[in-house]
Amino acid sequence: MHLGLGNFFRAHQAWYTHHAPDAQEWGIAAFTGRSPDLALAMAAQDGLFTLDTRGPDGDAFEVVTSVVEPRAAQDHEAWITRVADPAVAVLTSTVTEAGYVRGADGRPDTARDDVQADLATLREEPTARVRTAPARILAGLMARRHADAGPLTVVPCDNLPDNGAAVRTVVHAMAELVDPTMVGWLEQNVAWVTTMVDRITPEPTDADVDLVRRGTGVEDRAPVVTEPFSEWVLSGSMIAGSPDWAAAGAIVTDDVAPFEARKLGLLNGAHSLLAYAGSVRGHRTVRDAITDDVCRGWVEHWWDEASAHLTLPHEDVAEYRRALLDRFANPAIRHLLAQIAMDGSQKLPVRVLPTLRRERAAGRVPVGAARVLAAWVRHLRGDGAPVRDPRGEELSGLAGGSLDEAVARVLGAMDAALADDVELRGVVVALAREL
Ligand SMILES: NC(=O)c1ccc[n+]([C@@H]2O[C@H](COP(=O)([O-])OP(=O)(O)OC[C@H]3O[C@@H](n4cnc5c(N)ncnc54)[C@H](O)[C@@H]3O)[C@@H](O)[C@H]2O)c1
Ligand SMILES: O=P(O)(O)OC[C@@H](O)[C@@H](O)[C@H](O)[C@H](O)CO
Repeated sequence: MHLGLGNFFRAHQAWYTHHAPDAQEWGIAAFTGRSPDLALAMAAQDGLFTLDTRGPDGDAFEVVTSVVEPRAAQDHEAWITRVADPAVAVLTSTVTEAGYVRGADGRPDTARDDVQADLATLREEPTARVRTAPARILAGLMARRHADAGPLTVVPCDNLPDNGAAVRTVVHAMAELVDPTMVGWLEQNVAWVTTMVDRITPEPTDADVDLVRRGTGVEDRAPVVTEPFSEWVLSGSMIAGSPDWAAAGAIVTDDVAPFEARKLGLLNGAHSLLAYAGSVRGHRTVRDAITDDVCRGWVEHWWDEASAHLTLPHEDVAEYRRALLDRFANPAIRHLLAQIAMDGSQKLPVRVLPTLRRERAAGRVPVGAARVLAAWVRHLRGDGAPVRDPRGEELSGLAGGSLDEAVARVLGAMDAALADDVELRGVVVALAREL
């Protein structure tokens, strides 16, 4: 099963499943996170879709057949029926970083109306419709316990550090608040696998739909465009079995952390830098921004700081950086900075702040990391890409007034220690002015 039917899942987990040698034994029931649109479009074509793998030299089309049941979030009855089905062995998820509705402590953010509503619903009627991702996972697992359907593995695939443990924490905490007897069952029956996922997959455009039609002669209402590069690193045990993803190219390891730190810092950190600083400079796509020498210099500067804290061998990191420059500059991939700029309050703490804190602990002022924060403050003040963030209203309010006050308030909202760091604040203000 999958929660968060969208573009990335189709270019990644569905694609690995399609290419697994035992693919014929598996099929994915994939549910959207919110809007039903993609499920409806895919249902009209039996779950099939075209994956357009687009390199600098052209497009390679393939029909991916692993999604056998595309479903809308609104079809909650089908959701709990499926999670409670003993034939289901794995649940993958891609609901965005914000979709897990975690507070600063990693537990459900009970200040949110949607979280409060879901908790009340699950206490009163566990099969009634809930909307947040952790509540949906918990509702499914409660039904699975009721059906005595046996163990299951949850495999989160969002850009979150230690995503298996992160999703376990939020779901277990929700269970404690709803029905504490669930916690023991979860411990016995559910495994949480941690993953690093990597494949740049932008939102497809009407031009992409046309190109697929011309390239294949097929009228596909829901194609996906992705890049040739793909990586999936997983750690943990698949207690109820899984497709043979390793034979399709996934890497199974004891420790995802070094891969995750490399990817979140170098790829996603640079993406966020370009999304804010590049869009302030008038760029619209990752390619536009990375081919601007000024932005490229900022990216290299950030990479030097982030690389100093990575534990993978130096040559691996250098090779990943070289490849990233090509991936970002791929002329065939139109990745909008506005898409990447979304939800900065959820992304910067995992992409940029770990490096920033380590650099400060080492007594240095990391200008590359400070520039990301400076550009983000400018973005919150209305420059560059539009603000779309669960904390957008609050943060845009804090980012008003003089730049000095704005920087102090926004940094304070992320971490009080950052706002107390007068030297860092001064650098962020100067960089925000310079942008
Ligand atoms: N696109 C990429 O290049 C890429 C690469 C690696 C990882 N990812 C991860 O996958 C996630 C999804 O990316 P995508 O490109 O598939 O996006 P998408 O918009 O195509 O699909 C997102 C899915 O998540 C659901 N969703 C969005 N916000 C939600 C919320 N608040 N609560 C519940 N469900 C929600 C949507 O309904 C949809 O089903 C990213 O946020 C990221 O964590 C994406
Ligand atoms: O998908 P998001 O919104 O978490 O982040 C936007 C991009 O940084 C991200 O999707 C990358 O393209 C991806 O992580 C590459 O593997």
